[in-house]
Amino acid sequence: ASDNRHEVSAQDFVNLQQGNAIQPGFRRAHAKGFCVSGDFISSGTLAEYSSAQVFQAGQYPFIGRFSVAGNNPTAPDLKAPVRSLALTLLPETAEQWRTAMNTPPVLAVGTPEKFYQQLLALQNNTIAEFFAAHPETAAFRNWRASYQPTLSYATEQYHSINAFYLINAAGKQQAVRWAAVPTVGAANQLPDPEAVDALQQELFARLSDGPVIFDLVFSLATSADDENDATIIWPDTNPQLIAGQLQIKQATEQSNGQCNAINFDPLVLPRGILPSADPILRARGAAYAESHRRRAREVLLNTATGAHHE
Ligand code: HEM
Repeated sequence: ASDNRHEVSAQDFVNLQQGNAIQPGFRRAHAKGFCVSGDFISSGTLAEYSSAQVFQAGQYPFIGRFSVAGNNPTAPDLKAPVRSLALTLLPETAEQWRTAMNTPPVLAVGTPEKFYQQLLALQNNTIAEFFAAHPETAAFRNWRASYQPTLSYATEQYHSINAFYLINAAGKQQAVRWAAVPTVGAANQLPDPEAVDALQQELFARLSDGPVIFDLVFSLATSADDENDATIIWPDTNPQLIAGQLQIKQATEQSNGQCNAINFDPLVLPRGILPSADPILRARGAAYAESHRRRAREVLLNTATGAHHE
């Protein structure tokens, strides 16, 4: 299943992502990270678009995780091309909402088969040829050319990339994407720029001075946008609504943090939010489950080296 003519399975993805040096007990992607928690202060602005409890004005707890892309749980924070923020809002309820967001606002390609080919090209050092052969990668390449990584997790933007629908009480649907947008300017300095955990140290130090705050900003699709194609950036002129503020208050090493056992499956959605038909989103649901199944099993069998689940 490693070419464009066949469907790529979740097992194919996770086999490729984990590579040959399996890290028992760890995520097969975004292995390096740590847990955070805090409260989402919902403004109520999205209540007319969605019946989800999190969009009714109020304060709702979340468990989250900052991470860097890749399968290496000890990778140097500053070397990773992608940084991430995953959240589970209302974790104790049936209304929970999970989202896993990355720094790029778009994907290079729009199907699981091509995404698999892209991962292969990265591993084989043929990514330049891959990009040249796939014109739909243009928006991603433009973003990458202008992106300047900051010195803090607190000063990055994290994007849903894939689109979803908000469903209101009358059953009306609105296609959206969302992003966690920083509320503070570019970071100044790292406690220890040489440290493998440089960004983690910076965030832990920052939290000792008070919460780290992001606006949760929703971009509404217009009839000109295709919600099933994550290779295209939606115009800035689309309506942008601030659903509320994510206030991150605590951080914990992932080995003893609540986030570690969570599968931040982007298809775990409350009433009032539905997935789009973007095929990448479906592939993500399956692959995250497969990775979670493998690491949970390793923990159960006690073959994990560094990760612990309750
Ligand atoms: C077909 C495309 C993709 C595949 C196959 C894939 C695969 C995976 C896998 C296997 C995991 C580990 C799950 C676990 O063990 O808990 C993971 C984690 C993650 N992925 Fe993806 N991914 C894809 C696309 C994306 C996209 C588009 C985004 C961003 C919008 C994203 C963001 C993340 C994040 C943030 C995590 C870490 C979540 C955490 O902290 O636990 N992924 N991905």
